[in-house]
Formats: sequence, C-alpha cells, structure tokens
Amino acid sequence: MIELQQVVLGYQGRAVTSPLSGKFCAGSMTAVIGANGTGKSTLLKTLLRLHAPVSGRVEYAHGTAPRTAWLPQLADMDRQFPATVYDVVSMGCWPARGLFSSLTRRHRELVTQAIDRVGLSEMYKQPIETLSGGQFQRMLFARLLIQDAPLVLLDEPFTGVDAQTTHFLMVLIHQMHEAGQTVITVLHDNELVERFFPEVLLLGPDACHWGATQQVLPRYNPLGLNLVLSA
Ligand SMILES: Nc1ncnc2c1ncn2[C@@H]1O[C@H](COP(=O)(O)OP(=O)(O)OP(=O)(O)O)[C@@H](O)[C@H]1O
Repeated sequence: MIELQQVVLGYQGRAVTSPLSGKFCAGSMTAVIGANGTGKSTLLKTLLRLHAPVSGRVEYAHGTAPRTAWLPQLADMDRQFPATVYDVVSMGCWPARGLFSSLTRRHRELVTQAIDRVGLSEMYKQPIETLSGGQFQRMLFARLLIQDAPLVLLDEPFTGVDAQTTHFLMVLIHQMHEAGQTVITVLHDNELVERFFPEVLLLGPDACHWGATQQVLPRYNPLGLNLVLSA
C-alpha cells in the first residue's frame, strides 16, 4: 500500500533519520518505536503529507495516497476549544458530507453509535475541556471509527490513559486491523507492542529496523544502558 524508498525524514533539509526502506502492506498493523526524538511523529506527518522527506520517495499503491485518519499526540491538541463531545465526533463525517453541509439522519446515527461504542453515552453534550484524559482519547477514537479510513495513523494513543482504557482502546485498534484497515501506531510500551503488533519499525539515530515483531523488538533497548542494581 505504501512503500518507502530510501526515505530520509527531517525538516528544512535537516535529516532526523537514517535512510528508510520498506513497505506498509495493505491491512498491516505496525508499531513505530524508538527513543525520543528519533523521528516517529515526523514519519506520521510525512505519511500525512504535512512534510516532504529530505530525500527518497514515498510511493502509494495506484499512485494516490489513501484516505487517512490521524490521531495526533495529546500535547498537539487544543483541549480548551469550545466544542462538545458530539461536535468533535461529528467532525469524522466531514470527508463524507463536506465541510459546510449539515449532518444527515444517517450521519447523526453514526455519530451516536460511535459515541456509545466508546462508552461516552452520558457525555454527548459535555464540553471537551471538562473531559478526563481517558475520556478525551475515547472521544477521539469515536471520531476515528466514523472516519473509517483505509489508513489509520495513531501517535502515542495511550498517553495519559489508565490501564483499563488502554486495554479498551487497544481492542478498538485490533478491530480496525481485523476490518482490513492499515494501522500504524507510535508506541512507547514494549509489552503492548509484543502482544498486539505483528510488525515493528524501529527508528534509531544510526539505523532503522523494520520487520516481524519477534525479530525487531529484541534490538530495542529503550534506555540504551546496561543497568546494574546494587543493594
Ligand atoms: N517542526 C519541526 N521543525 C524542526 N525540527 C523538528 C520539528 N518537529 C520536530 N523536530 C525535530 O525532529 C526530531 C524528531 O522529532 P519527532 O517529534 O519526530 O520525534 P519522536 O520520535 O516522535 O519523539 P518523541 O518520542 O519524543 O515524541 C527532533 O529532534 C525534533 O526536535
């Protein structure tokens, strides 16, 4: 579906990764891992075409980038924006209905179903600034469900989320994968990567590794240290 050919990621001509080659196949589910600043978010923004790579080529099947749903990092979201849960989730209908036309009955049904599915049935009218971290992520997942895009990019979806909600959202991601969507997720939790993600792309300052999780994950030492614990 998406092939990277010797792609170097970066900004204004300055590289932040080594050259990256490989494929995100249609329907695959990949965890993007690596230490802070190794270019994980930059990769997602490049796939969204918000930035051009410094060099190399990104090729799409049939020559066109697929419709894409994106969950940005929580830190990049404006949580003070004056909107309700319903307003934000209904934004997921924009690609289907256009920016300025009103919601049809079918769209309204889809919005309420998605809000119910993420467990926020009691919170339709709640201003988003009043939501907890976990409720906020559930709301954004409801919007992703409505978008129903062939390509789903998730940037640290479990930041600020408790274990129960993490498990709940992980099940939703798994269901997207089972429904045939291509899922690419930036994660810092190796246990979740090992349990749920068949493929891993490990970004490092000197080299990148891309392949089956059991082959790539053991190469990752997040602390870069051999810790010796003394009494
Ligand atoms: N808009 C920008 N302009 C210039 N440099 C940037 C920009 N955004 C990020 N960078 C730099 O690019 C590098 C990679 O950043 P990126 O956010 O992709 O890392 P990351 O792997 O997602 O890190 P983290 O795990 O901390 O979220 C960093 O050195 C960062 O400072």
